[in-house]
Amino acid sequence: MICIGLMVLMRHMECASRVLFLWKTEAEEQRERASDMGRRNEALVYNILPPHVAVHFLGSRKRQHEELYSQSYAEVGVLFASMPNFSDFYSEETVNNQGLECLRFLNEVISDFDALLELPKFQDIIKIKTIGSTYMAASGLNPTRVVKPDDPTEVRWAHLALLVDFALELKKALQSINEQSFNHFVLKMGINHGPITAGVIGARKPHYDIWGNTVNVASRMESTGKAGCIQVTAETCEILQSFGYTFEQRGLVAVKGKGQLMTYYLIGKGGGGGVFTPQASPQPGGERIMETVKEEEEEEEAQAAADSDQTALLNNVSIKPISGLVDA
Ligand SMILES: Nc1ncnc2c1ncn2[C@@H]1O[C@H](COP(=O)(O)OP(=O)(O)OP(=O)(O)O)[C@@H](O)[C@H]1O
Repeated sequence: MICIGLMVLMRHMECASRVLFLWKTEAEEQRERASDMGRRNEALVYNILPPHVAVHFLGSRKRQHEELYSQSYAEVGVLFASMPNFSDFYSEETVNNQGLECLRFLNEVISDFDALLELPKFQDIIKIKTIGSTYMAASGLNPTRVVKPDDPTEVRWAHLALLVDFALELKKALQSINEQSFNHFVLKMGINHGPITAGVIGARKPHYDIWGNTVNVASRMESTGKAGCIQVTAETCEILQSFGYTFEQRGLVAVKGKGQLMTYYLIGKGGGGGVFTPQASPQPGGERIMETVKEEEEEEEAQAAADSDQTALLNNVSIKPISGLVDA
């Protein structure tokens, strides 16, 4: 009788320890899943927000959703880069899969632009967003950067020169995509510098953005610019000259809310610097960057490009699929 009782007790204990083991394993798996989810969420936050802003949001778990994050900066560079002939060829027709092929191409371009930001030399450039086919980026958005008013221009505005280098790399990247896909897209870019306010808008879908007159004028430098050129204000031109960039004067441009602004087109780097008119004083030895196409030639080219792009895009096999979009 005692033996039977002991056997029942042992059996019961064995069952209990098995159940306990299963519970423990399940709890362990749940903990693993939760920390994996946490890591993914963290990676996502780092992807959508600049690192220092991500740190701010992930730092305090008790942070209120409604709490506004904002930060003012005195010296920032802002770049707008658009593909003016992109909207010309975008259409939703059967031949281009209701516009999907155009989006594939745009995705390829923007992804290649994003990839440039991975380069260590561009780590201080932050992508703000894309607006249609326009790429918006900024430099100098680093709250830990300490700048003294008497620091030389070369120190204070090194990030602005870097933004110009980045703009030139965007041009090269687009050119390389053009060569692979038999397209002829060109970038129209505008750069400005000055104070801005940065902030994160939205709680569930947070978006980091920058605002201020500096941003408005940068956008105007792009919208009033010329395809293939980088247009800057006189003040930005002056700073960039000390980094060896050369410019040609464009003339007075009517900028909404600002009146007539004297603007300049970037020509290149090296060769002694200075503002000059290329026709009057050709650049000796300096790398020539600006495309000096005449307005009419440019329009014709853009039209021809738009026509051939339709065909080229449809024949293009090197384009990466748009994740999510294709699956949707
Ligand atoms: N954070 C931003 N993101 C994208 N574009 C911006 C941003 N801030 C300003 N801009 C753009 O800068 C341009 C100039 O802005 P501004 O406030 O001078 O004129 P606006 O009256 O708002 O613009 P519009 O005349 O184009 O309607 C606008 O086209 C605006 O879209």
